[in-house]
Formats: sequence, structure tokens, C-alpha cells
Amino acid sequence: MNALAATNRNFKLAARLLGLDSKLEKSLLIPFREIKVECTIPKDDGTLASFVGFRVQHDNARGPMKGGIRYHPEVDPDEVNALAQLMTWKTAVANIPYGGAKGGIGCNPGDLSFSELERLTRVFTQKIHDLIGVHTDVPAPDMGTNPQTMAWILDEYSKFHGYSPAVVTGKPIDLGGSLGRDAATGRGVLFATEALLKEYGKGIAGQRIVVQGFGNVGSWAAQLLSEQGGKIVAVSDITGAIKNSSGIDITSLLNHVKESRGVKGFSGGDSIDPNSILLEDCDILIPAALGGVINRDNAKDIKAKFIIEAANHPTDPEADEILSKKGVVVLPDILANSGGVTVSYFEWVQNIQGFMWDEDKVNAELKTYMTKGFKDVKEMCKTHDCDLRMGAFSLGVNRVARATLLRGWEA
Ligand SMILES: NC(=O)C1=CN([C@@H]2O[C@H](COP(=O)(O)OP(=O)(O)OC[C@H]3O[C@@H](n4cnc5c(N)ncnc54)[C@H](O)[C@@H]3O)[C@@H](O)[C@H]2O)C=CC1
Ligand SMILES: O=C(O)CCC(=O)C(=O)O
Repeated sequence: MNALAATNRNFKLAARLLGLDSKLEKSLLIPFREIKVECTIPKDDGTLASFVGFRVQHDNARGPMKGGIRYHPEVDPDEVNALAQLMTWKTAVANIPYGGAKGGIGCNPGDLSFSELERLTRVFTQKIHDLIGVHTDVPAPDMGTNPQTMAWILDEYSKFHGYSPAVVTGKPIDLGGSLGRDAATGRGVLFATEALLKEYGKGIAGQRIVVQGFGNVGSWAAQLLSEQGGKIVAVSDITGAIKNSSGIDITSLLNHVKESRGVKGFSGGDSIDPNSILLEDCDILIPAALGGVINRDNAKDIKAKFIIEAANHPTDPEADEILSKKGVVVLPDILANSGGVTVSYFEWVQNIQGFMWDEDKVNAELKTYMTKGFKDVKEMCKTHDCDLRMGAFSLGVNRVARATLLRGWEA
């Protein structure tokens, strides 16, 4: 099932659970605005290259639209649409005053030089600068983008609108980025996992953990979970996969990845088939890369007891059903990875106030938000007798529906 069909399906199930009227359901589903732009840049060798960029602004009933920008060869309009919709429910689950958006450019950032990436980002910003803004739509990093990408967007946007640090989050600290934002999604994964395990009388220490994806989210999640005594027994990225049943030394792996630009060739573990990483024997599986990786073909062979969705939309609805029958507990993306956008919110607040928080305050506030989000989702599960995904969807959809009705927007 493609990402949009899957996200729409989960939304519709939640809407039914909540008894939303069909007009409201329709208006919540249709995106506010979909932008598609052509971005042509001169390459370093003087030839021209064209790319397609997207920004889908899904909903703004609760506040400015918010969400990352992804650079990846598989970016397509349906996927961006699904990811934008997920942002709407995610910001509502986190209870931060935003709507949802997502953007992307269909490109392979690994094939582009630093200056080509800068030119591409600036051209994309020139095409969308009138449609984003501090109080309309605030981009952030996602797969394939990083604080440097945000610095270029900020600079290009500021040429048209004056210096506006709050127009993007996930910026470098020197340009008004928040302390703790880089680690925030991974740290949020840690807090959400702790809250979930507590329900089962367990802690992180001693849990055998597998992480797919070792970029921003996966590497921080692995590092923070291992600091709490979790045993990271397998890790993969686009270059390969490694396994060590006694636990991978994450600090050494981070050093290796810095030098070799991937986990491949790491000497502190055995090399394994990256396609089998999700099926490794473990207690906790953390997909932290692409969407749709857990599907009807592999769900029955998953051995983990808990799946923490650090990536967006890693689990297909068909897989959800299979996992539920097997008794696997899935902590859904719109709760599990909401730490990133939550600290983005703190960054935006700091920029608007012109006042910087210290890192301890950022991390403490993040813990409060993640713990509250988990508690609110559990309450919805109890009210509607549903699993965590439906608990999270119904919580998010209900908050957005209430705001929509209060603003008098229903058709
Ligand atoms: N960066 C953030 O703050 C947030 C990111 N997310 C989600 O987390 C996921 C990861 O994002 P980032 O860590 O920011 O991206 P990133 O670009 O920093 O890292 C992506 C990682 O996935 C790996 N990867 C790519 N294709 C793979 C494959 N086929 N098999 C195994 N590994 C593969 C890459 O090698 C890299 O290690 C995405 O789904 C993203 O939407 C969700 C919330 C916030
Ligand atoms: O930090 C943000 O604004 C958005 C992060 C994001 O794209 C996500 O949560 O999927």
C-alpha cells in the first residue's frame, strides 16, 4: 500500500472511531495547498540539471504549518502528501501550536557537491519563499537535509523578507538554532520507549535493540539508548549492516561512520545482509530510515516484541494487523518521533522571544512533552478500546477537528 493510501486509511479509521461527520472528515483530509516547482541549477561541470521540488501544506487549524524537507531520489507527490498529513496529527499529539506540512526534492544528495546542494536549496527557496514564513509554514530538516540546508533556506528567504531566523528550525546554533535540536528526535525516541516499557514493568537496561538507519535519528537513538544500558545488537544504513550479539560499541561506530561515511566495514561486528536487519532476534526494533519497510511480506517474521517507529510511516497497515495478531506492540511514528518537531517548536519560541534556553531546559521540557503525549495517547486507547496507533491518530485528529470547528471552517 502506498504511503498516502496507508495514511488516509489510518485517518479514516480514527475519524470513524471519533464519529466525525463526513463533511468535516473530508475537509480534514484534503491538503490546504500543494506546491510543485521545477528547480534548474548549473552543475559544477557547467551543464544544467533539473529537479522537482514539493511542499505540501496540509492543515493550519491549530497554527503555522510545520514539517521537514527531504532530499531523496524516491520523493514523490503522494509520499510528501502523506508525510504532510502525518505532521498535522503529530503536532496535535505533541500538543504544540502548529499544523502540518512536508517538502522534498527528488534528488540523490550523495550525487551532488556541496555547492550544487547550496544552489539547489536556494533555487527551491526562491520558488516557495512567498508561501512559507514564521507564522505560515516553518520548514525543518528531514532525510537527506541538515542544519546547513536550513542555513541556506534562512539566508535566501531573508533576502526577500528581511532577517527571519524563525522561518526554519533545525538551524545551526550560530544562526539561532536550539541546543538539543540535533539529538531531539533520538532523545524523544528514548523518552517514548521508556514510557512504553514502564507500562510492562521494564526498563531500557538489558534490552536487545536493532536500529535500521544510522543518520540523525537512528544514530542519536542508538547512542542515547546504549547510554541507558540498552544493548544495540544490530545496525544498518544505506551502505550495509552489522551485528554483534554482545552489543555494538556505539561511540566506536560513530567514529567509523564519520571517517567512512557509513556503517559498512566496521570492525566491531559481523557484516550481515541489510535486507534481513528487521528480522534479527531482538526485544526492540527501531526503524529509523525509510517508510513502508515493515509490510505484509516480512511482518510475520519479525521477532521483536516492541517496534518503536522512529522513521515516518515505516509500518504498512497490513503489517499492523499481522503484528497485532502476533502480540507485537507498535509505538506509532506520530508519537515516537515527535521529539524532533517538539524541540523545533522550542527553537521557534526562542527565536521569537530572542532568548536562548540552556540544553538541560530543552531536554527537561522535551521529556515533559513526550511523557504527556504518551499518557494522552494511552487515555485515548482506553476510551476507544484501540491500539496505540489508533490512540495516537484519534488524539491528533480530535484536536485538529475541535480547532477546525471552533474556527468555523467546516463546510
Ligand atoms: N530528522 C528529524 O528530526 C526527523 C526525522 N524523522 C524521520 O526519521 C527517518 C530518518 O531521518 P533522518 O535520520 O533525519 O535522516 P538522515 O538522512 O539523517 O539519515 C537517514 C539514514 O537512513 C539510512 N538509509 C537510507 N536508506 C536506507 C535503507 N534502504 N536501508 C537502511 N538504511 C537506509 C541512511 O544511510 C542514513 O543512515 C525518516 O523517516 C524521517 O522522516 C522523523 C522525525 C524527525
Ligand atoms: O522539526 C520539524 O519541524 C519537523 C520534523 C519532521 O519533519 C518530522 O517530524 O517528520
